[in-house]
Amino acid sequence: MKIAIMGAMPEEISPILEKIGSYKSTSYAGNKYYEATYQGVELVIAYSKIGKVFSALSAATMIEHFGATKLLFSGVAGAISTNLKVGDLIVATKLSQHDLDITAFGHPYGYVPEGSVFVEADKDMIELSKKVALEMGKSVQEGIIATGDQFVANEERKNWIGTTFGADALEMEGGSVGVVCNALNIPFFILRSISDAADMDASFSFDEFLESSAKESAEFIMKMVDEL
Ligand SMILES: Nc1ncnc2c(CN3C[C@H](CCSCCOCCO)[C@@H](O)C3)c[nH]c12
Repeated sequence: MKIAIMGAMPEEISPILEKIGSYKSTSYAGNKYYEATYQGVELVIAYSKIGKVFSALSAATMIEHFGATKLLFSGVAGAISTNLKVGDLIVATKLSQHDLDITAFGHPYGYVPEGSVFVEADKDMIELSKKVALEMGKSVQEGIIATGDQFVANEERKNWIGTTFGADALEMEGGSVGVVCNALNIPFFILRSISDAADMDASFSFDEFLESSAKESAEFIMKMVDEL
C-alpha cells in the first residue's frame, strides 16, 4: 500500500510535511513530490498547484510514477450549503465539474460523451472518516462537491452551482482528481475544510482562514492515514 496525500496549495500540505518531519524530495513534471515512511506506511505527498489541470497531472503522477494505491485530498473549500461554516469539515460522497458545459448539444451540465456528471469517492474511506470523526470528537458532514476552474466569489454563480449539481461545497481540484483516480482504478477520498462562503466576501475570508482551515483538514487526514 502506498498512500498519496494531495493538496492544491502549499498551505494545504505544509501541516502534513511538518508532522512527518523528514522526507525525500523529488522533482518531476514541473512539480515537487515528497516521499516518506510514516508509522510504517509509505506516503507520497504533493501540492498540485491550483485547478483541474494541475491536480489531474499530480494525481496521475502520484499513481503512475510514484505507485500510489490510494489517494486522499486535503484542502479547503467554499461553502454552498448554509449548514457549512468556516472551519467545518466536508467529505465528498461524489463530485462534478461545474464548468464543463456542452449543453448546446443537449447534454446536461458537467457531462461529456463517455464521461459522467458525477464521480463517486471511495465508500470504505468515507466509512472510515465517520469512525475517525467519532474518535476525534469532530462533526464531519458528507456532501456533494462541485469542482471548476474558477475561484467563486459570487452569490449568483454559487447558487447556480448548488442548484444545478445539488452541491454543498465547491473548489477547484476534487472532481478532476476523482476522474483520474477512477480511470486508474485507485480509491480516492476528498476532505475539505470550509474557508469561505463563495460570495462577495470570499477572497477576504479565504485569505483569513486558509491556514487554519487547511490545518483542520490536514489533522483529520493524518488521523485517517493512521487507520488505513
Ligand atoms: N470560493 C472558492 N472558489 C473555488 N475554490 C475554492 C477553495 C478551494 N481551493 C482554494 C484555492 C483558491 C484559488 S484562488 C487563491 C489563490 O491565491 C494565491 C495568492 O494570490 C484553489 O486551490 C481551490 C476555497 N474557496 C473557494
